[in-house]
Amino acid sequence: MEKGANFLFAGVNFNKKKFSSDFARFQEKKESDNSVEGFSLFESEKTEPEEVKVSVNKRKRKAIVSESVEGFNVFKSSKQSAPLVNEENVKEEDGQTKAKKELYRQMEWDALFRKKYNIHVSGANVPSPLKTFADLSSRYGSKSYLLRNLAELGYKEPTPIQRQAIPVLLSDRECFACAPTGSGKTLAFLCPMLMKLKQTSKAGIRAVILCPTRELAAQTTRECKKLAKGKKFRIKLMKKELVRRADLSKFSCDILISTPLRLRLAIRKRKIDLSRVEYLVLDEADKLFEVGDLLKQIDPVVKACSNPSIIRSLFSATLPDFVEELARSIMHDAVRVIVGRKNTASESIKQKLVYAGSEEGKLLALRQSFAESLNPPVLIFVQSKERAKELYGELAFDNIRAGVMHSDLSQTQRDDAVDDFRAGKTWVLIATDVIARGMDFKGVSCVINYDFPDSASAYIHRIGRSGRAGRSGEAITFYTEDDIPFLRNIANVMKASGCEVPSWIMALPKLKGKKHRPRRDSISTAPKDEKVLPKLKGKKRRPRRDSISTRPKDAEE
Ligand SMILES: Nc1ncnc2c1ncn2[C@@H]1O[C@H](COP(=O)(O)OP(=O)(O)OP(=O)(O)O)[C@@H](O)[C@H]1O
Repeated sequence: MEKGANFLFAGVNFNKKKFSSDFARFQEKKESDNSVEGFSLFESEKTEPEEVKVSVNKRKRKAIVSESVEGFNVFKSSKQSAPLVNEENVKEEDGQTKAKKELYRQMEWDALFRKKYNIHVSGANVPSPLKTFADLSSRYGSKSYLLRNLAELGYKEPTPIQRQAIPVLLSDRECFACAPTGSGKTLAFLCPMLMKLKQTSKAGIRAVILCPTRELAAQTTRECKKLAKGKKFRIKLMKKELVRRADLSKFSCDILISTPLRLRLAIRKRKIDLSRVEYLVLDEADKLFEVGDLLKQIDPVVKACSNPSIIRSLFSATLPDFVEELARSIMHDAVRVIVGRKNTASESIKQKLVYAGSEEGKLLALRQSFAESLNPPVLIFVQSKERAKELYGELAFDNIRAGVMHSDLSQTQRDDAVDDFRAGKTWVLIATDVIARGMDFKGVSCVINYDFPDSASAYIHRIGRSGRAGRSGEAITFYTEDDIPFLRNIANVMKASGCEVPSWIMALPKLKGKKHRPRRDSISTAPKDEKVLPKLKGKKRRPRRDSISTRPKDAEE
């Protein structure tokens, strides 16, 4: 499909010569949109006349047109175009008006459809959302293998992010997408990538997907292979062994999935050639753009992908403003797609805050909740690998089938921990934030933030390991006296997704931009002065404990 103004009229028999004045109006609009160094795209939510191809049931259309869509941003730009559909002009200019009317109806139809699915778009000429997966073949000529694989995977209809991001990418537009955790973003970038690559080729490395962790890169590779089943695409995960190869300058594959660190090493030491990459996806983009190691690692990768016609896309469930700014500096004519409200948690997760007072209180609260209602699989997040080891050691006393996952483990141990949890061999997985993003453990019924998350976005991603693909989930967050000043950030997220939050928390002073990683006492129920643990045989351990209360001592309602 063509880009720019031509794309606007794809699928419509529109005489550009005859209606040159109208055509010019659309062109002028588009040029002025792009004139402010690419920034205007994102400043206000705008939608321009869009692709017209779908024939909508007339009666339905009438109903739709007469329905008022209050506050829906698309109509702001519809107002700007109002002279085009002025009733009197419509009567006078018949042929010309027909095409305009069709265009306008399509815009309204798209707007209502987006409203229904809570999709918000910005950018010029945003393509119509997908109604069904069948649109992939009727509108974009997808091969039958893809529809077959989607059906085999049990995907009956596209999720909201898939409805909008797939047509954007299939129209050769760069894309900037934010949708809740577990809402199918992976398919939203894999599907158009496979369709665009069409078939395998030895023309270098054709597409790159960057993920912040090895586990996520491996999971994305598996998903990609499932979706490509029946086609001979060469889909490669950048493993350690591959990076060790002496010379990668001649290495080629259709899709390469990697962490930024491994790909940077391959560029620097093994001369891997990314100059022919046609598609670059930055998954969990805000994590990749986080100032620090990852940002340093993606910079040389983005630069090495020097193909001028490259299509880049950014996906995440959280999109802080600084990431939008950074993205604007690298993307051209991008479309921004937001599903729901930016930076909110999935609404299918029941969220709860539990006051545990002290570190010791947390262990008690955890044991109590396990005793009362352990509904595996449960994922427990802690602040550091040291604490993951400590908590794992504690739960070993409790006859609970637990596993542990942190960055001190070997790759095989990390893989085993994830596989055992997925297979139900372990019921509880204690982990650091290394698996907080992107990991798709389908059945996780509950996430416990044993240690308070260091930011609102960390919270959103952690709890997003439950409640995926429309399932319900539960998230419990323990907090101690030390965490109280940071409660409000999390409470805001909870409130935005419809959970109840005590008013005293909402009245706490606002804290901005600070990461919360306090020094915490070690996780142990052993008395503090006990240096060497005596060997105990058959003795029950019942230490004196502070009482468990769900409210801080000085909290006011
Ligand atoms: N159209 C669909 N219909 C039903 N299930 C789907 C569909 N698309 C994806 N899924 C399933 O939804 C789950 C979540 O998808 P995915 O991992 O892509 O979410 P995500 O939005 O990337 O989440 P996160 O932000 O946590 O990375 C997966 O198990 C996937 O198989």
